[in-house]
Amino acid sequence: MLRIGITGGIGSGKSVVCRLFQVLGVPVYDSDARAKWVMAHDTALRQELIAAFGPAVFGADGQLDRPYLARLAFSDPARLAQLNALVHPHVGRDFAGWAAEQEQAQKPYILKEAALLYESGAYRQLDQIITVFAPAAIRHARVLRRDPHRTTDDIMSIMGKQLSEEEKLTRADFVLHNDDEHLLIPQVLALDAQFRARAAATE
Ligand SMILES: CC(C)(COP(=O)(O)OP(=O)(O)OC[C@H]1O[C@@H](n2cnc3c(N)ncnc32)[C@H](O)[C@@H]1O)[C@@H](O)C(=O)NCCC(=O)NCCS
Ligand SMILES: Nc1ncnc2c1ncn2[C@@H]1O[C@H](COP(=O)(O)OP(=O)(O)OP(=O)(O)O)[C@@H](O)[C@H]1O
Repeated sequence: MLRIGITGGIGSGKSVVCRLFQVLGVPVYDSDARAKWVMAHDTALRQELIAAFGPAVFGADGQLDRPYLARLAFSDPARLAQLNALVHPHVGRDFAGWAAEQEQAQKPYILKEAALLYESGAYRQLDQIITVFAPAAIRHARVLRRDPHRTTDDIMSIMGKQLSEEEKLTRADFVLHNDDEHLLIPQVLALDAQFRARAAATE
């Protein structure tokens, strides 16, 4: 079973691309969603988050206060590095467990979606990497539409904390262009055929 990573900057369209792969029957691991799940449910990690960011990191309902944590982490590189160092090892282990489950293990290939595949070191667990690419102006406009609570400054600040697009493009094995000019579905179908052929050849 091949392990394929899929990354791209904020608003590039990773989630949209992953939905297309899911339609083709490909299991997708959503790192963002799983990161939030482990932060809410892993008792040791909860304690570490409270020690690092204060009790307000969890609201009165016991749920992670994401706007609070986003304000702290995205405004201070040291705090973001601390958050990443606490959360990413848990996500790495959670992914390894998920990939080993029967349902995934019997498939020709699986996808791991993450905004930070290179930055977190998660690429080391993967055979090949797809980068979803869209110019910054398009990503910015998409995020403003999708997340009305984020300002232009918020989005620019998050972009500045991610690996540059140039670096991601250089390091990627495949690039999916999601820039309002290229059609997405034919690109996804071509990659799917390629991964299935490669998995069949290595069986
Ligand atoms: C800081 C948190 C609470 C903010 O939550 P919020 O709901 O406001 O934003 P959301 O999770 O949708 O993130 C918005 C976008 O910011 C970017 N982003 C998220 N985490 C990070 C990070 N650690 N560094 C840089 N960019 C990030 C992604 O492009 C993401 O899609 C949340 O992003 C988080 O817990 N991040 C740490 C876990 C993590 O690194 N996740 C990303 C990949 S595993
Ligand atoms: N080709 C496209 N045409 C129009 N809208 C698009 C296209 N691709 C993505 N979008 C929209 O842009 C927004 C960002 O896409 P998506 O959520 O898939 O990005 P992402 O890379 O997963 O972002 P993030 O890192 O913030 O999670 C979404 O609202 C999505 O519906």
